[in-house]
Amino acid sequence: MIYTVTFNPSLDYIVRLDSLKLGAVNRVNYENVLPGGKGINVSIVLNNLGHKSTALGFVADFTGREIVERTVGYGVDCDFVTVAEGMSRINMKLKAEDETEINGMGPKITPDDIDALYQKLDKLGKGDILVIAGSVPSMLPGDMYQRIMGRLEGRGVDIAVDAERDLLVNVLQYHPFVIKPNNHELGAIFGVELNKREEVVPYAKKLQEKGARNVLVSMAGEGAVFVSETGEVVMSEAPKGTVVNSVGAGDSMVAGFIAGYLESDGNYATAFKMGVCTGSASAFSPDLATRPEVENLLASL
Ligand SMILES: Nc1ncnc2c1ncn2[C@@H]1O[C@H](COP(=O)(O)OP(=O)(O)OP(=O)(O)O)[C@@H](O)[C@H]1O
Ligand SMILES: O=P(O)(O)OC[C@@]1(O)O[C@H](CO)[C@@H](O)[C@@H]1O
Repeated sequence: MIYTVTFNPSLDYIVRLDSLKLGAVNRVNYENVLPGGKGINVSIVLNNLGHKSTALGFVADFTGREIVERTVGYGVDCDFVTVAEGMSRINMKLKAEDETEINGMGPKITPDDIDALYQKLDKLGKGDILVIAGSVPSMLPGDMYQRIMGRLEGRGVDIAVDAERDLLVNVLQYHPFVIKPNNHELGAIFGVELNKREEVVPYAKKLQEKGARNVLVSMAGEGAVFVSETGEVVMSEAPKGTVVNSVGAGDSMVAGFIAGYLESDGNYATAFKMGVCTGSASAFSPDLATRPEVENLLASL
């Protein structure tokens, strides 16, 4: 069974404006509301690709109820912990001359809420895949992901992690099955700027030396790089197309990688290609990627 954890789910309010002016009233010419948060996006895309998963994490208040209702509407099983204080966040995605994101704070998560999540995770075992993705609310300890992985250590759960900086670096000692930083996040860990696929390879390998099994580095329109636990280095340019909404492209790539891995009986090259095409299919669509959209790109790459 596949599980995803989103500590801080969101309603993504996606708007388009001809031009964004600070300090003025701005009016939008397009708007859309999608359930969001990285783990939820992974669950939705997995479902679109034909793989069931259960979405876990924390929700609160009316926005939390709406997130769950919309996520269930995409066919995903939800088993969130409902927390008492605060509300699930609304994340603004403003598309004007540039793309600007304003991500909210999220509700208060107490130690009892964390215990409730642990009880759900304690049921996982050999053969299960767990995706832990996104930020954790600032009032929580910065080692949350590390604590989860420490708790699951030795149980045979394959864990995928998509997070930034310390949240990511601190879990490497637990040998995550796959991690997916983007090139900017990877560069930030080592204090360098990485713009070309070839430049990424040595730094991806450094994360392997620190413990990661497989490292998938997404590079938006530049494609992606993959370094496998069996020593393969694979690079791909991004499929060609018109970008409509790149929010969730990275999460889609994680979902595509897992789907490709399961469907090919563990062939990493296939998993990587499926990851790249699923990321791009989401970027080329107003919503997240569907199976036919991914298959179209697979045929073209
Ligand atoms: N402009 C683009 N053109 C083609 N493919 C794209 C584009 N942007 C993203 N993709 C595809 O999606 C993958 C993931 O994108 P990206 O590197 O932007 O992830 P990310 O930074 O984690 O994004 P997010 O946090 O919004 O989910 C890329 O490797 C590529 O395959
Ligand atoms: O604030 P975080 O948790 O880092 O990112 C949250 C978020 O930007 O990530 C998803 C896209 O990857 C969106 O659905 C969501 O709004």
